[in-house]
Amino acid sequence: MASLRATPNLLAMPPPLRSLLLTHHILFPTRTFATAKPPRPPRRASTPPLPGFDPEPLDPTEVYIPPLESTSYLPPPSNDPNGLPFPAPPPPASSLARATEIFTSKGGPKFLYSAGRFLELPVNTHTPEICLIGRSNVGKSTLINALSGLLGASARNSHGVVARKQGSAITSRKAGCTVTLNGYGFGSPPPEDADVLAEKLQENKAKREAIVKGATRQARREAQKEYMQREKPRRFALIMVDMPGYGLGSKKDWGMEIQKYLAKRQMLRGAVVLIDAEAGVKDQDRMVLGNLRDHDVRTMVVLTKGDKVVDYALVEQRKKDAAGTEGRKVAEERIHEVLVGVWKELRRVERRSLTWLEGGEKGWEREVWVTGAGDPRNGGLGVETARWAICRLAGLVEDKREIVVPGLDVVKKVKNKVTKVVEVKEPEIVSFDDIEAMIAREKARPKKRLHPSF
Ligand SMILES: Nc1nc2c(ncn2[C@@H]2O[C@H](COP(=O)(O)OP(=O)(O)OP(=O)(O)O)[C@@H](O)[C@H]2O)c(=O)[nH]1
Ligand SMILES: [Mg+2]
Repeated sequence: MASLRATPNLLAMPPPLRSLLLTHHILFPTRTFATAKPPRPPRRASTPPLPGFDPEPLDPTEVYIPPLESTSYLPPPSNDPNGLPFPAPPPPASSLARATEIFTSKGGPKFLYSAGRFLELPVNTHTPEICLIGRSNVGKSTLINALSGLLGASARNSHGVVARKQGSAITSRKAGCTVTLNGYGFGSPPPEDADVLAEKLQENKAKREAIVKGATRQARREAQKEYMQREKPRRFALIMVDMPGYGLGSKKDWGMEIQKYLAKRQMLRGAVVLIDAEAGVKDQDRMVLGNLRDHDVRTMVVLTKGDKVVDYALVEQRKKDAAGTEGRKVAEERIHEVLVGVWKELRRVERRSLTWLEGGEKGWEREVWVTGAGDPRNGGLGVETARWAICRLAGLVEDKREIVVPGLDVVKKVKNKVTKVVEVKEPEIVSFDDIEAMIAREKARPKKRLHPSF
């Protein structure tokens, strides 16, 4: 049997070695394909599940309770004694749809380039660019994948050549996975004026002809150089640049290249700083905010891994075994804590600048977004609104929301009943004459002694 199966191999061998192979097959018969493989023992989970947390997907028939009150928050108004962040209103459906279209049209993103150094980046003179910046392992590449429509598990487990071919960003559990500046193109550009387009094409044609028609070798070489730097027609609505992470597993050189990028990139419309919702603001985050301030780059903060905070809250809820929104309360409290830390840090960094200001054109945005792009079960917590926020930062959609700052809550006691009312006081208008009279009255009044002994 063994010798029969070895026949094709035998014929392929040089004649002097055939007897050797035959002896080998007779002495050590190989396993045949007919032999069934013994079934593998089931793999053990590498990490035990959280106590009390059931990783099974939620029952779809259950009433859906949103895991958080909102996916974006604004800082508390200065007159709020509790100082709690308040949930921002959701973006309007029409511009949300436009943002989704930009990110998910054309069958997903197009991987454009991978540049180890700033000088290796292709010239971009017309497409708005947004960069993702954050600590290693915070979830930058996962967010890029989720923005382009990949669901949780696929967004976070994107490896190898296939992922690259699909235009997805490569992710890893190990810090320091992305080591170059990687560009991804999204959506179709707005239609260009036909005359302008024709003019540009004509210009490029003339440049190409100059390479052949140049009188001297020097002239031809210069014409070629100019042709290489020509402005190509715009192909995308938006370019997103995934950066190497800073902190664990990062290198000093990357920091230098990122600094150059922030200082010199012509079409950079803003930076999205990713902060781990579980870990909060770290020293490296402070450093990067300082860099963005120094280069006057418009900055928006996105919290990642929000799903982990929600999961933790679910565990707490099950421990208490109480019906209702106990779990959501815990999640909200933790998110609030991180958000307050973010705004505190942004304001501290802002103090050293006269231009990088809260809500300013080249400053930082007050609204902070919460995402759970790599959530293995649900996937996509806050991804839809994050798409919109990025498009807004790039100037591709308008923000027409009316944001009403909640008034000061005043507790009033009426007939032993405590009622909470919101008082919105109209500002009083006082004339200059009244002010002068008030000052005169104040001066004429005899001074009160604070205490008889004074
Ligand atoms: N639960 C959860 N896990 C996430 C989320 N985002 C990322 N992860 C996980 O975090 C790990 C790191 O994700 P990456 O997207 O590779 O992080 P990165 O910031 O690109 O890391 P570097 O390229 O090393 O700088 C992966 O194991 C992801 O599965 C999230 O929103 N929720
Ligand atoms: Mg990465």
